Amino acid sequence: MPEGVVVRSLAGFFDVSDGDTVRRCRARGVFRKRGVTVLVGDRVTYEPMGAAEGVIQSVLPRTTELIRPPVANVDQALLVFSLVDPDFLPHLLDRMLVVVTAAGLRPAIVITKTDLADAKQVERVMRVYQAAGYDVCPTATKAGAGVDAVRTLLRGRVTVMAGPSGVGKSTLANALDPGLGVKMGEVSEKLGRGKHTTRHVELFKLAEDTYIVDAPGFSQLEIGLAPAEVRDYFPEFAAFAPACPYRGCLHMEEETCAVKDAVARGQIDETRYRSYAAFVQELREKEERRY
Ligand SMILES: Nc1nc2c(ncn2[C@@H]2O[C@H](COP(=O)(O)OP(=O)(O)OP(=O)(O)O)[C@@H](O)[C@H]2O)c(=O)[nH]1
Ligand SMILES: [Zn+2]
Repeated sequence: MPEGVVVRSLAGFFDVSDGDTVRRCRARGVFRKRGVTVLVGDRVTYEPMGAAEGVIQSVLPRTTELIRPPVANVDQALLVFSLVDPDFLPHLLDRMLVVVTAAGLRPAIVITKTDLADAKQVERVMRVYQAAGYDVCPTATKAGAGVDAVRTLLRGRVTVMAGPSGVGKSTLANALDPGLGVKMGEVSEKLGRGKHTTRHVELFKLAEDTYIVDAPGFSQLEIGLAPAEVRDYFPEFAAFAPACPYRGCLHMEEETCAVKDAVARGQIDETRYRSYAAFVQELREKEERRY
């Protein structure tokens, strides 16, 4: 039976792409009874019907599953941030890094509008995040700089693109594929006006096995972790944590702590550490409210 990828869902129908053609499919009637859901991004088998239609027969196991936007099998999150116009929001970036990594996605950072920023600031931000182990791609999309590097990051992957309003996501999407930003914008506009009760999500094909999905509203994300788990999502702590005298040191109230020492010496970025401490605090408060 042929296999394809669900690229769009609309009112009970699913558009399934097999690479060359897209078929409008229904799900088998029995799915509802068995509680099987079909998400955009799902790999499915389908029974073709005529030239342009079909019936989805089975949903293949998912590698990842996002709830907002509801999309399956996303490999990577492209977190798009500018440093000026709008100003850099490090805590939001740090939050998104934790959330997408916890969801099983590979994070990559795009810094936009480097033509507007001070070169030293660009360098500093890049250094901080590269030291933490992340891919960072600086771009000045309007001048065409960095677009090929982003294209390379995307190749062969399904990528969700997210970032604050106005950072240049549509401009970047248009630079990757003329008109793509416009198409993605139409999706978010419909969402913004609340016309669709079910969230409209769509995979846009950039190249063979390469898809991009827009994630409006992706930024207000809750961290679904226990306080102690957040530690593991700050990779730059790992080099220092073994020297903490307390086993299981949270690098918070502990009096002697190798991670806090590294922050004081400037070996770990202070803003990153402050994000970490704020997340732990937030999760502790959430736990307290629960009891
Ligand atoms: N100087 C400069 N301006 C840019 C660059 N990229 C985008 N812009 C401008 O930034 C503004 C916002 O760009 P968009 O691409 O609409 O931003 P967006 O992230 O899609 O915004 P939302 O749709 O609100 O999420 C526009 O005026 C763009 O022309 C860049 O590389 N350099
Ligand atoms: Zn410690």
